[in-house]
Amino acid sequence: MIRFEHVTKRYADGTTAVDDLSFEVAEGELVTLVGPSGCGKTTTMKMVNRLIEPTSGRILLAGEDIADADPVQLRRRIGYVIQQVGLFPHRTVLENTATVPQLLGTPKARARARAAELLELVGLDPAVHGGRYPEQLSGGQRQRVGVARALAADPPVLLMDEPFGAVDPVVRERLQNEFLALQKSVRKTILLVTHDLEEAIRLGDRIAVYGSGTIEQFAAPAAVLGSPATPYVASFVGADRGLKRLAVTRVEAADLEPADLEPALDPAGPKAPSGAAPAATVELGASLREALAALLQEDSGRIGVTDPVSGEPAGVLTPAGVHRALRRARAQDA
Ligand SMILES: Nc1ncnc2c1ncn2[C@@H]1O[C@H](COP(=O)(O)OP(=O)(O)OP(=O)(O)O)[C@@H](O)[C@H]1O
Repeated sequence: MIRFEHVTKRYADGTTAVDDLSFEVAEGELVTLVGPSGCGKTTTMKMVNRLIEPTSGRILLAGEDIADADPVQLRRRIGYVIQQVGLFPHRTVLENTATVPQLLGTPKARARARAAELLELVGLDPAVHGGRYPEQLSGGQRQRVGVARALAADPPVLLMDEPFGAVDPVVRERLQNEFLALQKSVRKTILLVTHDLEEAIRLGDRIAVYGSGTIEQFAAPAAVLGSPATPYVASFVGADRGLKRLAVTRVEAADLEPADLEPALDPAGPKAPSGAAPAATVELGASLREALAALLQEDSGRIGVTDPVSGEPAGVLTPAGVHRALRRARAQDA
């Protein structure tokens, strides 16, 4: 969907911000660009909507060289979310969200109805927040409006530059989770810039780890953590990558013990107050981090795992199961 072919950007003062970059983002894929300040992430992103023109190389969007596209037409196909959301201060939240579709000719009533739907989708109540002005919102709420506004024109591609940067870590994690759930339903092709490795890991289908103007590794989060391609990537992901790995490894059925083993041994049956059936549960597919957090709260050393589709118990997870999952993840990376 987005393809970089040997793209270089040299600024007028001679700074090479991006050096011979080639990579591809598939349709519906979310790729995070992560790396230290000044490594060329924002330059990469702004070349996609032609806020910055490459010095050499080319960028294709859905197979078309964007150099041949009219920049205004191009930007209509590409939503853009930035950290300092850039809402119009004298327009209400609803008006802000409906602005782009209205500019594109959608009748006012329809644009507003759609804006209200989108506000709801990003977790804001249009009846409560729609009539407010940006200054009457918290930082996290403003960022949600920024995401809703970018989605309003229904562009196939979204560029997001530190979209959750301006909020505290707790709100940030909530926004990230909501955004992931949203992405599952809207399936946009997304390039997201962050300097925060945890964010890159949590959100990215794949991560591009930047060195200085070049990509040192372009791979799924588990592969970046499990098999760093270069010493630079290894030091960037850090010594605690074992812990970070928990966030990207999922609980699978093969990691579980049968759910009915212990209750069957318990003469009082599964409903006995003996605590045989674990109180805490997670769903199959939950991250190991979530599972481990639940496990640490359980004196019994086991938690229940349910099937998210049927809601039925799928089995029981113990510390041995966590080890099994980690071994499996390591084997898959090898
Ligand atoms: N207009 C410009 N003229 C000259 N150099 C620039 C210009 N814009 C950016 N640079 C330089 O290009 C390099 C890459 O900048 P870029 O903004 O792409 O980095 P970044 O990875 O997004 O950084 P940050 O995380 O701090 O936003 C930096 O060395 C920066 O100083």
